[in-house]
Amino acid sequence: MSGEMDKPLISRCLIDSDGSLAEAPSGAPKVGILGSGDFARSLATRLVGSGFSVVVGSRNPKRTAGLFPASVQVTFQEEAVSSPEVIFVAVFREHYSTLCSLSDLLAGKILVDVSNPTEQEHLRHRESNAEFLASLFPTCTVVKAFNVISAWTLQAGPRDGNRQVPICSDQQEAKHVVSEMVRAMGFMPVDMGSLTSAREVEAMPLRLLPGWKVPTLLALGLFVCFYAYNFIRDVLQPYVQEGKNKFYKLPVSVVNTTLPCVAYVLLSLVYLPGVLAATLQLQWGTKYRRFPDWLDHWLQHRKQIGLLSFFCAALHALYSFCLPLRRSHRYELINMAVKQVLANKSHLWVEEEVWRMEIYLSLGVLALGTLSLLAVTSLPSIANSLNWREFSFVQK
Ligand SMILES: NC(=O)C1=CN([C@@H]2O[C@H](COP(=O)(O)OP(=O)(O)OC[C@H]3O[C@@H](n4cnc5c(N)ncnc54)[C@H](OP(=O)(O)O)[C@@H]3O)[C@@H](O)[C@H]2O)C=CC1
Ligand SMILES: [Fe+3]
Repeated sequence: MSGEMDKPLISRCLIDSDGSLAEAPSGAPKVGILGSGDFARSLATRLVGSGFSVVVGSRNPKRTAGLFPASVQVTFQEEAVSSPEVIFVAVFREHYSTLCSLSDLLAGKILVDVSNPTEQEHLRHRESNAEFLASLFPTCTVVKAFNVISAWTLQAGPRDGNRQVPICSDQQEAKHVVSEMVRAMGFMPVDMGSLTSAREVEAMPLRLLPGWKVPTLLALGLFVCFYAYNFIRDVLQPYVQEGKNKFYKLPVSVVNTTLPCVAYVLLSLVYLPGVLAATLQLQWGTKYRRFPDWLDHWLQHRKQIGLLSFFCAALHALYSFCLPLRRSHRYELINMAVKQVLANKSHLWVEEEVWRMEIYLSLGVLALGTLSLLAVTSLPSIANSLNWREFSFVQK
């Protein structure tokens, strides 16, 4: 596993002494790319770095040739597609039809569709981009791949979270060829089945922060409810009953009372589904039965709910640290001091305040210590994942 992660973006033997990409070895498999945009450039660079010979087909090769590594051949579309067996189509869907003049030259070849629709396009077209491409080129085999990988990731190289490349096609052999290329480039192919899955694969990059929507709405809902309750209890009730104006409490005090309530409820919602699941299993007498959908979803969202709970608790700690900075707090202290002087007491000591600050400080120091310890112990693995050879001494 680590071998693949360690794979440098550009292998040493392909770099010239001046740092540019050298000519690919003569026996290197040839790959074609249609289009000369951002994605085509990153893809070409990575393919050359992985030992492939690359030919790019452009409508205007003279204008675009300078943007590619010297070892990449940039030529007209007709010439570029004539010899390679695998051709990447790095062109937007609306321009697919302009490639139809190449259909005779492309017959029998593998076309890799890397395109991503926008949200509107995805909703507008019932048919995926890859299926549309396949309908335009019935004599070719279309493989959907690489759409989840950004041009930037292609250049920077794969990292843990974004190494997977979902692949789908109706032809097993073509899928195998592209999967091998994906591996050679340091990524990990994931078989998504036939080309009908392309719509699902194309929807993947559209999902922003999957799994966070419901937990975030839940946390917001809880916050609003608890805030309303605390507002009525701490501000509205004293105003109505005693005529006291405590509206200054709204931005800090009421928020700070609300945050731990939300954190506690969210934390309990992390553990509750586990208890419910266990109860169901005991009741059924088996663990080989699917949970109801609502419980399944709840179980899957525990991590996000837990992190939001931690976020609220951390905010509460921060707000609590800031409480003594408020002007209202200073007035309270002065009032208290004056009362003490008037009552002829010489010693000003607010037990609760003293304890509160002592505990917060001690918790703060503990948290800081734990964080530094975590940072020191995880430094080798961070250095490893970033491929910083200079940090290797830390591992000894
Ligand atoms: N950029 C990214 O990070 C990612 C992009 N993709 C996909 O890759 C594809 C290309 O994206 P990207 O490189 O960013 O886009 P660009 O706009 O940078 O490039 C598109 C290229 O299409 C070519 N092209 C061919 N025919 C036409 C035509 N009729 N009109 C206009 N252009 C044409 C052009 O090359 P020429 O002028 O040389 O013919 C142009 O450079 C898209 O389908 C996109 O969804 C997928 C994942 C990530
Ligand atoms: Fe507290």
